[in-house]
Amino acid sequence: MIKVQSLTKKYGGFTAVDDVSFTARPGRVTGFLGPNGAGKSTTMRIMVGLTPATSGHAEVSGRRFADLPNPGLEVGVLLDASAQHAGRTGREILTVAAQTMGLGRGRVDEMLERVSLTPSESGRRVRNYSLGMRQRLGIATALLGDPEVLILDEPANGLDPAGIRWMRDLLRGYADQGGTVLLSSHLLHEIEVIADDLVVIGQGRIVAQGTKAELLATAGTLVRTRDVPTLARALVDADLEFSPTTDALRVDADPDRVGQVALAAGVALTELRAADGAGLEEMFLELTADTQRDHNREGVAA
Ligand SMILES: Nc1ncnc2c1ncn2[C@@H]1O[C@H](COP(=O)(O)OP(=O)(O)OP(=O)(O)O)[C@@H](O)[C@H]1O
Repeated sequence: MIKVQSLTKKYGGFTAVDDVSFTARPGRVTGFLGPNGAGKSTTMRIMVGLTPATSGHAEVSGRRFADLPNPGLEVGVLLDASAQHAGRTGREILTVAAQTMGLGRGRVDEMLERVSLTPSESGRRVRNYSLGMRQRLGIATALLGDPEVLILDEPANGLDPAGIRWMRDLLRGYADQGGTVLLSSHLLHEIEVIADDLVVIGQGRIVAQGTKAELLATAGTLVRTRDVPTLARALVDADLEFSPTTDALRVDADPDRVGQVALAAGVALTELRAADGAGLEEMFLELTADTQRDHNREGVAA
């Protein structure tokens, strides 16, 4: 398990990470989601001891990363797939990592196979790797010591659709066997399909966290009818907030409540369901609206 408590990182007068607390639990994939520059990488770098925190702390398996005697056996880390030694072959990189962790060579072959790097690919120098191959090698390095915790920064970067599917299945299987996975992304849909829990960050601050189901539930209800004016009036009378989408209404209430209001108003519905996927995107944009770099309230009002 991973525990982050009141983590703050300041660079001079700029606060990159601001009092961030969350827990990533075993058996779950926790998605760390936020727009560019939100503070995801900085938080992860602090977690694995690469950047000192200004205050607060992070624990992996009950200890600070720096206090883990053989970190590779406890936590697999992939922060920057491009940072691997360009002059070494993939196999060499894995072999050195295995030696450092006190593991046998057999484990290297096992991992190369697990991430589908062929013997010819693993014999090539990393400078000639595509980004997707680097990500696979990075994941192989992270999995090498059979750790209980994985910390992966944008692991899907550079993977093609089949690669993303492969990674998703791999991480799902890993979590299903009791592993703890924390993975970051600025891409909502990538996280949406894989994560069980979400931690959403914007400009260094946590803006939402919970299970994906909880966060989706707060995304409201999607309702369709041929008689929008009557339904809209009934929703206003019931004090329910709603907004029109392209061809439906999204209501800030659960489907049960919306159905009751429609029934009482005698409105026939053609569709009634949790807003789910569509709602999560809206929620992500709403949650991070105040923290989006492109967002400018004055600009919109002017
Ligand atoms: N060494 C540093 N010195 C000064 N500012 C920094 C440093 N490292 C990061 N920052 C700033 O901290 C903020 C958070 O950066 P970080 O890389 O953690 O964001 P991120 O959420 O990982 O973004 P992305 O999705 O773009 O990778 C950014 O504004 C960044 O410019």
